[in-house]
Amino acid sequence: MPYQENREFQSVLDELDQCAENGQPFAIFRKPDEKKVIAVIQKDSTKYELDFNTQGFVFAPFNWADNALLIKADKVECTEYMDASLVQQSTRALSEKGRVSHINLVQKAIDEIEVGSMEKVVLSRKIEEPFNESAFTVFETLLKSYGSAFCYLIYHPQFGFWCGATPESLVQIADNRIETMALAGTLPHISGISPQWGTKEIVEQEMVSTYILEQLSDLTDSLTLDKVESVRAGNLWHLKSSVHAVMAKDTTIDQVVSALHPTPAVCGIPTAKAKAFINANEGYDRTFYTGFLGEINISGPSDIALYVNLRCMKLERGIATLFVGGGITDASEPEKEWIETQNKSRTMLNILLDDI
Ligand SMILES: C=C(O[C@H]1C=CC=C(C(=O)O)[C@@H]1O)C(=O)O
Repeated sequence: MPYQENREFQSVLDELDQCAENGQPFAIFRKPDEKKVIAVIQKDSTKYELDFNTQGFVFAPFNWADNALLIKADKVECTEYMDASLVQQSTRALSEKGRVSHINLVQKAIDEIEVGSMEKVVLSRKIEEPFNESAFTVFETLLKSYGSAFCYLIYHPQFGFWCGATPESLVQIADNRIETMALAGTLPHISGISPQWGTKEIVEQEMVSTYILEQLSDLTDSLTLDKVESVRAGNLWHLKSSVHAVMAKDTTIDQVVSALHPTPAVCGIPTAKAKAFINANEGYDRTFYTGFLGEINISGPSDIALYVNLRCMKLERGIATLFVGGGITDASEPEKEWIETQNKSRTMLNILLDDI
């Protein structure tokens, strides 16, 4: 695999622009708090199946049994992007379109939870917004704006461009060591004020921690959970607990990923019931939103770094489709859940709306 260090950022983007013209799939990304930007380029447009033994970049939908995609690393380019200083806090009024149907959906879930068929379900909606920049300009603005997120732009001839700045890691595996996180609970970030968490958010996040520990217990040794902390993600706060473990002797990467995805941060408890509720009631196909993505064996052999596809959008013919959701429990209030999705939409809208 040719690996060229320190190319100019702009020349890598120019090369990727040409790849898109030629119908060649690629992914370009920067990991949280890093400067290094890596581009993975496939030389043909073949649709490869996910294989954790190969070198490439995976892009898996929420319902990942169907259609996880692998972009093969026929070529890897490496560059840097220093500037992560853009602070955008747009206060522009948001559209109220979709409010009634989202509130009704949340109420329906609360009713189901109250009769005892589920404990938690994550419900989402999509928002369409016109845009006129190139996908590469959008990606550069993401890099400038969200230094602590996993920022990416991906292109595949079968589904076009997606990009995002996600705060959530699904799993990192290196030398058999596993790092993951339970991320849930949301409050808006207000300058100078620390987040005041309520019971709803604390319980919602604990459910994710408990689930992850249960799912990993048979597959790992030395499983530990860190204390919960508040972490900032752009204009939002979340609650996060880091999880550390070592892969047990016969555990495979496939087993670890299958045990974790989808966590109750994007699906619910119990998983099968929540997934069925989502697929039957959300009224649209999430496709890659709340799926997972990331590098396989690029930074080193057996190095896996996968992220959950949140705060993301699909870019297609001048329309950006954004996806936003939130965890519903018996303590949810439909109006507050609507406002939470509005707040989450600013992460991507800020990238599209403001003049840079
Ligand atoms: C489902 C989303 O966020 C998840 C991750 C963090 C906090 C969440 C929450 O507070 O509901 C969600 O579980 C989304 O951003 O669309």
